[in-house]
Amino acid sequence: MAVSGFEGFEKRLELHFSGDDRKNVGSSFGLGLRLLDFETLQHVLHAVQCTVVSAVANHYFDAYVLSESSLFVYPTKIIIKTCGTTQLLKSVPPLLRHASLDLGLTLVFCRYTRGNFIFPNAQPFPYTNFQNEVVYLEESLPDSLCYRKANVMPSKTPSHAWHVFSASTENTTCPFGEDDSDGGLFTLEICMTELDRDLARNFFLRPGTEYDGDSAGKEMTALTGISGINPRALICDFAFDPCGYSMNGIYGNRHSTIHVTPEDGYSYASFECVGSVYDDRDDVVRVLKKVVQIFRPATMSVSTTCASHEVWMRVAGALEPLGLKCRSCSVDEFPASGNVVYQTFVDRRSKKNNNNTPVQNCHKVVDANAHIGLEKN
Ligand SMILES: C[S@+](CC[C@H](N)C(=O)[O-])C[C@H]1O[C@@H](n2cnc3c(N)ncnc32)[C@H](O)[C@@H]1O
Repeated sequence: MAVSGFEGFEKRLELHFSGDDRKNVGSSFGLGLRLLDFETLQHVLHAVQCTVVSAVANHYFDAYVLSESSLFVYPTKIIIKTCGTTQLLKSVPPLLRHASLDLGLTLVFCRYTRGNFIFPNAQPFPYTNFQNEVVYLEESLPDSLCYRKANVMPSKTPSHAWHVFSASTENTTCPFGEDDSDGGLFTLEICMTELDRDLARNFFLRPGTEYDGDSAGKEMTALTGISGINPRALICDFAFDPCGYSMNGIYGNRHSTIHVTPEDGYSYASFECVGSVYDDRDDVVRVLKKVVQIFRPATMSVSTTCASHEVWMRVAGALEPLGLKCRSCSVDEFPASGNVVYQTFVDRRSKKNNNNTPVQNCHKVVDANAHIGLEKN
């Protein structure tokens, strides 16, 4: 742990694979990457410097709560999200090697995202500088991922910016496309800072109680209302000692995940979920409302990755009636990712945010100078 405090902001890596072996990945019974044994995953996580603390699975995928956030393993997709001073990108070479040698799978798409670290100086190389992270990633990826782009999406809140790197092969279709077989999926990645102090206390263990991460996690899930975000989801949760909380929710072929660093001075929570553009339009609104009620952050950033534009508009529509005003919104397109829309919201009631700064309405703000890497070939 950093001397200054725990770094809540996660690094997130998403890798998609394809393969000819129908036995492994093609059929509805195919397990693909889920066939990687637990020892292999532990070996990969060892390189990242984290461990598995809890796990759950359904017909579609496996979800692991880690000592530093989460890992999701789908038949052709892996998502790893890690916080603190972990070395997330060190997972890339062993994952590519095991996917290829053990399962005959090849990488077709890679996406790496993160927010702004609260303690950037505590990060090890290459996470001290996004440009270095991009170079490190580019060197780890096969040449077949020839469409590559990196951008730091700006916000009017200087402590929040969204770092995105995406790479794909020539023939990869957008996994977030409207015509994709999963039904127009989108991903919401939410980062919240300066949580309401009283609400953050819910993520501390009660003094004097015997500590058990699983049962304390369950208690926090119920007490805070997290269990009500999607009551149909199977939840795997864990409470840390003396504070901190992580959960993965699994529902059909969709995951959700929450991580909380409740310590005053650097409090942080993240929420991520997958939805479909064909869901009830109000689903996103209901989910966002619950997330805001659970944490009441002073600042909230929402990154929406989706082929179409309607979801991010619903985000603003959901948050503004809750007292969060949209300060900035930037839009960019990435290879095989579709549109990434990055919006930041601030709580009107927070003294810090109540400084009469003119509010910028959500519209397209693309900072051309922010591009630090461009498509090649
Ligand atoms: C792993 S959790 C959630 C991480 C997530 N990225 C976040 O900050 O929202 C981090 C919280 O658990 C606490 N914690 C306690 N013991 C920990 C441990 N062994 N490893 C990681 N975090 C621990 C940290 O101080 C912090 O409050």
